[in-house]
Amino acid sequence: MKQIWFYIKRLQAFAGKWFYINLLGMIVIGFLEGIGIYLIIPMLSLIGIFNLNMGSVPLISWMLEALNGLPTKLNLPVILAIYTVLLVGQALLQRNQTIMNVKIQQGFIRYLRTDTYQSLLQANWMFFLKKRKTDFNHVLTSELARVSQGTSLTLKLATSLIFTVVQIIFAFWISVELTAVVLLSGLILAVVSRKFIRNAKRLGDRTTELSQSYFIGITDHFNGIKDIKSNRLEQSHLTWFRNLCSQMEQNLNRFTRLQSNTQFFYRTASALLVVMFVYLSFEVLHVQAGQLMLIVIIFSRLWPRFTDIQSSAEQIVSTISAFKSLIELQQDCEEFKEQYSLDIQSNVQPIHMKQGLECRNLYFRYDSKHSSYALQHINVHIPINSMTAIVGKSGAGKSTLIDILMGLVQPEQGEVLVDGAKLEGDKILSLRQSVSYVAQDPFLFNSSIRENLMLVEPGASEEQLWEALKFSASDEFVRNLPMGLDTILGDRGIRISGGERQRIVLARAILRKPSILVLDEATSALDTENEMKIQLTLDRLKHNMTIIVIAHRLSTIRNADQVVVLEKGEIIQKGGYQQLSRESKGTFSQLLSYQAEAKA
Ligand SMILES: Nc1ncnc2c1ncn2[C@@H]1O[C@H](COP(=O)(O)OP(=O)(O)OP(=O)(O)O)[C@@H](O)[C@H]1O
Repeated sequence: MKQIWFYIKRLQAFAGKWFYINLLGMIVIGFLEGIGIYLIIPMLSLIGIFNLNMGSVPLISWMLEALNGLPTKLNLPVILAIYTVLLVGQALLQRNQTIMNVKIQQGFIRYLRTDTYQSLLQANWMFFLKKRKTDFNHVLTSELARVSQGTSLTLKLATSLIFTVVQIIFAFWISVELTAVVLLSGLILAVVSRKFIRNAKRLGDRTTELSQSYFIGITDHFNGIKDIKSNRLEQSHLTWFRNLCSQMEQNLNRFTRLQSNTQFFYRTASALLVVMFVYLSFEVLHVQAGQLMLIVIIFSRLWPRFTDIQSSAEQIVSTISAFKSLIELQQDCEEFKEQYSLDIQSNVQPIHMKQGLECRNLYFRYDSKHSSYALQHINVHIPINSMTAIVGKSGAGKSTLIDILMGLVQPEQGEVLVDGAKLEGDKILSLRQSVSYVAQDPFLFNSSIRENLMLVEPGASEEQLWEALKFSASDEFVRNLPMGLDTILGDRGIRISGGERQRIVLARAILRKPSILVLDEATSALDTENEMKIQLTLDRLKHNMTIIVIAHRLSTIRNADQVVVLEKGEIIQKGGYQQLSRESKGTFSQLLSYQAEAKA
C-alpha cells in the first residue's frame, strides 16, 4: 500500500487546498445525510404511520421541543421544509463535490502523464540503451490508466470511509451498545475478508504481467509484420495471441468471481446480522422501537458502504502493481537523469570549434561489471572542416565511438577533448547543439515534408528549404510529388522509399547548418546515382563543417580525408583513404577487396 500512499501524498501536493476542501465537502455531505435520516422518524410519526415515543432519542427530543413552540398543524410542513432544504443542499454539495473530484483527479493524471513523459525525455542515452522502448509505451498508456483508476478508487474509498465514520458517530449517539455490536460484526467480517484482498492483489499483479506481454507482443509483431508475412509465421503468432487473450480473459473472470464471492459473503453476513441484531435489541438490550427504527435506517444505508469499501479495497490492491511500475520507471529515469533540465538544454549556444575533436586513451563498457570493452585504447584526432570516416566490421564499435563523440555517453576511462579542453559539463550540451545526426533508419513524423524540415529550423525560408533538399539530392523527387513540400508522409499520406527517406532526413540535418554532421550509415539505402550526388554534396560541405561518416559501403567515403578502421573495439588502422587502400596487408584493403568481389 505504500505505493498508493506515495501517490496520494503527491495528489495532495498537486491539489493543494482543494484536496482539503474536497475532504471537508465529503464530511459535510455525510453529516447532512445523517441529519436527513434522523428526520425520517419524526416525519413518519407525525404522519401517523408510527406512534413512537421519541423523547429519549437525542437530537429528535431537541427537535420535538423546538416544534412544541409552534402550532401543531405547522409541525409537519416545518419538518418537511427542513427535510427538503437538507436534501437539496446535500444534492447540490454532492454535485459540486463530484465535479471537483473529477477535476482534481483528471488534473492529477495529466500531471502524472506529463511528468513521466518529461522524466523519460530527460533521461540520458545510456538509459535508452538499457531499457526496452515498449515498456515506456506500456507504462504511459495502460499502466497510467490503471494508476488513474486506482487514484479515483482511493478517493472513492476515502469518501466511503468518511461517510461511514460520520454515520457511525450518529449511530453511537443513539445507542452505544447496538452500534458496538454492529461494528464488532463489521470488524470480524473485515478480518475474514483479508483473504479476498490478498487474492485481489495477486490477480492484479498477474494483470500487469499479462498486459505487459500483450503490449510488447503486439508492438513487436506489427513492427515485424513484413517478416511475419514473408516467412509465413502468421499461424504461430496467432496461437501466441490466442493463448495470451485467453489467459487475460481467465484472469478477469477470476477477479469478477472473487468480487462476486465477496458480495455474496457480505450479503449473507448482513442477513444473519440483521436477524441477530433485532433479536438482541428486543430480547437482551430492550431497546426502544424508535431507536431501533433509526438504527435500522442508518445501518441499511451504512451496510452497502461496508460492501463498497471492501470492493474498492480489492480493486485498489489490484492496481498496486501499476503504481509500482510507474514508481520504478520514474526512479530509473531519476537515476539516469541528464545533468541539465530541458529548459537549460534548449537555451545553450552551439560550440564554435577551432581545431577539432580528440579522443585520448578512451575505454568504454556498456556494463561495468562485464569485462569486455566495446571500445579500448582509442586515440584519434578529428580536425575541423574535414571528413573522417569510421569503418569496420559489424560490432566493431563504430556507433559506440560516435555516441561518445557526440557526448551521448561518457567514457569509462580517458577523455574526449574539444579544442584541447575536456568535454564535460555544459560543454557537452554546447557540443550537442552543434551536431546534426542522421541515422541509418531515419525518423520522419507523420506530417508534411515542410513540417518535418522546419522542425529543426522553424524560421527557414522557402529558398532555404529547397537549397537543403538540393544538397541532399531530393529536390527533384519532392518537386514531382503531387503536393510538393506539403505532401504528408507516412501513415496519413504518401509512402516514400527508404532512400528517399534518408535524403529528406539528410536535408533536415543540413538545414540546421550544423558545425558537425554525423552520418551513421545514412546513405546505405541510396542507389549509385544518388550516392554520387551525396558524395559531391559532402565534398562541398566539408569546407564549412566537420563531417563524421560511418559507412559499410566504402565507395561513400572515397573522398574522406581520414579513415579510422576499428576492429573489436580498437583502432587498427588510421590514415587517408588512398594511403590505407595501398597498405595491401591491412584490414581496410581487405574490406575494399571483399566489396570489389561482391560487386563483380
Ligand atoms: N546497448 C548495448 N548494450 C550492450 N552492448 C552493446 C550495446 N550496443 C552495442 N553493444 C556491444 O558493443 C559492441 C560495439 O557495438 P556497436 O554498435 O558500436 O558496433 P558497430 O560497429 O556500430 O556495429 P554495426 O556496424 O553492426 O552497427 C558490440 O559488441 C555490441 O554487441
